[in-house]
Amino acid sequence: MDVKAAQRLQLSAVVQPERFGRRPPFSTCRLGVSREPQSLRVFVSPMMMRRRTTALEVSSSYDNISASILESGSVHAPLDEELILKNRSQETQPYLNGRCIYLVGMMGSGKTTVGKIMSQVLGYSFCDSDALVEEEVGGNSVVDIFEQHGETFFRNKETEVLHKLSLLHRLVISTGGGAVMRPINWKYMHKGVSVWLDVPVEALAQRIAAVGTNSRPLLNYEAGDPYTRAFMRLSAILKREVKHMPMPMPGSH
Ligand SMILES: Nc1ncnc2c1ncn2[C@@H]1O[C@H](COP(=O)(O)OP(=O)(O)O)[C@@H](O)[C@H]1O
Ligand SMILES: O=C(O)C1=C[C@@H](OP(=O)(O)O)[C@@H](O)[C@H](O)C1
Repeated sequence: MDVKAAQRLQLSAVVQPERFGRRPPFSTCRLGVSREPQSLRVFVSPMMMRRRTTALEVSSSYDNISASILESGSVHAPLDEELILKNRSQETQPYLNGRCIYLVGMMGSGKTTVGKIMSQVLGYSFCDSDALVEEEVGGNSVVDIFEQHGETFFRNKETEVLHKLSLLHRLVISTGGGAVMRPINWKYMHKGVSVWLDVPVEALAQRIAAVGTNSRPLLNYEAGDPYTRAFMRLSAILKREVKHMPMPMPGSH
């Protein structure tokens, strides 16, 4: 089913689970982007293949991306970083069997940026759950939804969207940063592969400060300079959200 259908959330085709084999326990991996080399551990489901853990060295730096590129919103990560991501995506493809990839992580962790690159490599469609929520609520922005209906309403709509997406396949889904806080959302995301973009809060604050906090109602309160404002709020939110992130499967590395 193509992304237009997904975006209309008209579920004309329910994916037959047997087409993709048993649904293994969900697998997740961490992708940290920071100044130090990060090891990216990719866990693939034991149900589909012999258990395989690949420790891959992923080193990258965001120092050498000029602020202007970041602000353009169409960041072209340095060739090495984008190439690494494309290669890792291709390595993951045989294990996916068409299942969706859910990118989870804090605001600014790169879910949209990474998601678009991954979807191209995998021949998947890209979906942004925030955009689908906005569509569900008549095109109102996330900021307007928070202002007019409140956070709980937004979270309920987000859960509805994730439920509908869980019936589709061949999608890379950029989730909203807060999606991890609801167990029911994990029930839906478990039907695919969740990928945690685990980025240091300092980097998150730098990125958010570069693009501004106008589109992120939960960051838009603190007084002070954009970096401090973003850092303070992100640090508070991180404490709340990190508790909901899954630990790697025991024995999987
Ligand atoms: N790996 C990266 N290195 C540096 N900047 C990045 C990286 N990934 C994303 N960004 C920048 O960070 C900001 C947030 O990225 P985005 O993909 O929108 O994050 P999310 O969807 O998780 O909120 C954007 O300005 C983007 O250009
Ligand atoms: O962390 C959160 O609670 C939120 C993150 C946002 O998505 P991004 O992570 O794409 O900014 C958006 O869903 C909303 O502002 C709430």
